[in-house]
Amino acid sequence: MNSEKTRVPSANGDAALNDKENMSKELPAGLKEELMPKHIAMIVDGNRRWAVNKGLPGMFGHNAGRTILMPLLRLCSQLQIKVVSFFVFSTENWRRPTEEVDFLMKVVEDLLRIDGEELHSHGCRVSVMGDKTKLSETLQKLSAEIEEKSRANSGTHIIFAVNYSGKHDIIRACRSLATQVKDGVILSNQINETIFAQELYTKFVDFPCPDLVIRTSGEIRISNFMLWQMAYSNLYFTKKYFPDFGPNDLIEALLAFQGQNDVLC
Ligand SMILES: CC(C)=CCC/C(C)=C/CC/C(C)=C/COP(=O)(O)OP(=O)(O)O
Repeated sequence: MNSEKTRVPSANGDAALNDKENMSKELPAGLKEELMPKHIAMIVDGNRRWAVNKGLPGMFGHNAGRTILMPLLRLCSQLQIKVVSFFVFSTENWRRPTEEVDFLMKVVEDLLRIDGEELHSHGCRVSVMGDKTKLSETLQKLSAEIEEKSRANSGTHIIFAVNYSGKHDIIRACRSLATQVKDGVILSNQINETIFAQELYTKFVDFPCPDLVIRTSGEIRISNFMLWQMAYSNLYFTKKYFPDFGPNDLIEALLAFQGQNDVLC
């Protein structure tokens, strides 16, 4: 990809997150507004390897991952991407050393308290999906607060998946529908894709499924992220570790996505 072409719009770190007026004239070279994905899902990976490569303790990479988040979200917002979701913490991540889990949870608290507040102030909606019952009281409170505060915002909807498992989400949906059938609320033959989708964590009123999934750090798998929702997603894998994945890399991913989708069907 020609890096000359992948200039960040305005390259202004302080630009408002929802600068719709300047949007079209500031589109990075080569990007087409009509082919922009509606939902970008990100499987962020490589934080620890990034830190170890720099001679730092692995878990410090999570802070570096958080640092790259706002420039990426600023770009998504400028491009008027409707939804951006991040796989922050999986149900399997509890198996990491306690010290790292505690550190990660503190990073997620900062993410919701500090970044969440900034995103809200720029008109973004912030949601947290996953089994929140296993999260600390502080995290549950922070999550409820930012969701409530930002619910009516019409800017980019940012979804953080915390203690999330795609398989678990599907099992939850099955259990709920089984109970509804048992209680006579619906008939089993009334269950269809629309009804099923309304039982998932992503049952937001306005929720496009991810059309672009990006995974950093060279692993070629989707690791139990939105399994149902990714049925038709385009997948983009990059070798870069997440803390090195900046706005220009996102533009490169968007150009690759648009190159595969230049004929809408
Ligand atoms: C939403 C967002 C981006 C938040 C900020 C960063 C953050 C807290 C990410 C946590 C997710 C995570 C476990 C990343 C993977 O790196 P890894 O630990 O698996 O690294 P490795 O593959 O090198 O071991």
